[in-house]
Amino acid sequence: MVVGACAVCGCPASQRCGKCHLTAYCSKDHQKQHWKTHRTECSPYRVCQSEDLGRYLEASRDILPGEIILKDSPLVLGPRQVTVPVCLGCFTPVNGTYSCTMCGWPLCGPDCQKNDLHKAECQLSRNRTSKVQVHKFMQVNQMYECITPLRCLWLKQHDAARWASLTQMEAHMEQRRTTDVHEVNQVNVVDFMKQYLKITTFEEDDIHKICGIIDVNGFEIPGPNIIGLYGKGCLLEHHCIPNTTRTFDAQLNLVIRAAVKIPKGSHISTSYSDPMWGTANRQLHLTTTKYFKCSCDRCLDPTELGTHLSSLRCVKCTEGLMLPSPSPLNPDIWACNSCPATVSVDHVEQFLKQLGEKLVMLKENSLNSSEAFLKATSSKLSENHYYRSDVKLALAQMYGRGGSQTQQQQTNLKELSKDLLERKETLCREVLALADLFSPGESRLRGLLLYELQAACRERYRRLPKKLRNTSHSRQLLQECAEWLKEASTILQRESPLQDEYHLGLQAEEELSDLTSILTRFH
Ligand SMILES: C[S@@+](CC[C@H](N)C(=O)[O-])C[C@H]1O[C@@H](n2cnc3c(N)ncnc32)[C@H](O)[C@@H]1O
Repeated sequence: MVVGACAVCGCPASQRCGKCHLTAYCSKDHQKQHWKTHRTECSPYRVCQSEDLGRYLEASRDILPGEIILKDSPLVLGPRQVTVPVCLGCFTPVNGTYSCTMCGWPLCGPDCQKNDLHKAECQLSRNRTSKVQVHKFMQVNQMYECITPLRCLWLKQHDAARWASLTQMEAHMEQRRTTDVHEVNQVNVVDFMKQYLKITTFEEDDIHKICGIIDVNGFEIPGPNIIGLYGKGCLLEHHCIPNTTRTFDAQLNLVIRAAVKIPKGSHISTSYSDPMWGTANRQLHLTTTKYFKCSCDRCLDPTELGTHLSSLRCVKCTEGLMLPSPSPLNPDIWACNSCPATVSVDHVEQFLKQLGEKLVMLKENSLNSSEAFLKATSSKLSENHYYRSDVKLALAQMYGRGGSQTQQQQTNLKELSKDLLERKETLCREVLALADLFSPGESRLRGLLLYELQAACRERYRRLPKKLRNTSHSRQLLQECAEWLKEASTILQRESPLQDEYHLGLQAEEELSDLTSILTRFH
């Protein structure tokens, strides 16, 4: 059985390093020869297997916070299934002004036509008598659902080692066969390949399996419309409080760092859903796209570790909170923790659905309607409810960011009233406390919030009367800002340059050097 490419000669390999179970070799000789190099890089984890989880990663030694656990280059990169037409070389949205001269798929220019990423669908789309024609731009276009599957299927004939890694991934074929997603794939991927692209080389079952592999294992790369498949990264199991952070570098390599200390023998996890969502939403996402129910401590606790991220205010008494009962994983009813009041699960779902629609309708960048949402929900949802936390995060980022002048309060930080400056700081601190609990370590969310928090505190410092600026208390405040700015700059610059966060990280670095010179003057 081929398990990958030999680390020494690149030939298809059938053996792996017995320690990390990852690096592959074609022979014992090559493994011996490689040990001198491999010894230093042999990973801090091993691949294990269990009935419940399938393959998973376990720490083979204590791993320290911030340590890089793995760096993995993509096996396949492609556009997300649901996407507007994007350039198949660089993934930026296209409008049809340039198309590949060989196959007809829209691209942004001749340079992207030469990009190897585009090779698979380019060659596979040439069975048609005429070139591919895309008409609908600037809206979701189903034609693109076949691209990433085609890039995977291409490996079958062109890269045995990568195909072997890919086809070992979990596809959950049995569970998917009876779902809507299977029907949609039949029409938009299988039939489209056969009827429109005239591709007949692949078995229907292979195509469906690849669609399953993409859904279950693909990492959505934040920012651009890209989905990536990673041979080692796909082995990370899910946890609703992951012990690692996940970023993608400039080459779109997946970088997994320890978020906290991970003792030897512990499982290494990432989050397949958004750690800031409530339990019901996380479960829905995991059961419908990854085909398992999570039963971590957070999911089993109706209070979500005391945060009440999903709790509602009691419909009868003033102080109680309503929680799913008997268990958040299978509730029969929602019950107040302070009086005998109960409401049905249907009622809660309907109520949250309606409120969710209102949340979606909140005008982007609208401070007033976001504050109005918080006010209106304060008697209905717990203080930390995930809907409210979502709006608080948006507000924390909006206050003082300038931009649209249609909103009266949408001013620069320097023009923000004292009350609103305080409000920004409070919102940052509230959401940061939740982010640190559910997404521990140097998460992107922490980076973003630290940047906003230090901005508010530095402005507070700037407004101090001159004589108060040089007290030890204010110097301490500024010192704290410098530490937050440094951390934000480090965290955000770990993101790919395709993302806005990376550029905010660069800005943070510049601001830090200004702040450092102010602090030096103090000394
Ligand atoms: C990305 S794959 C992880 C690797 C996979 N275990 C394998 O053997 O290839 C995701 C699948 O792993 C399993 N899995 C991951 N985390 C899990 C968890 N916390 N509880 C149960 N199953 C989990 C589920 O079957 C899920 O669909």
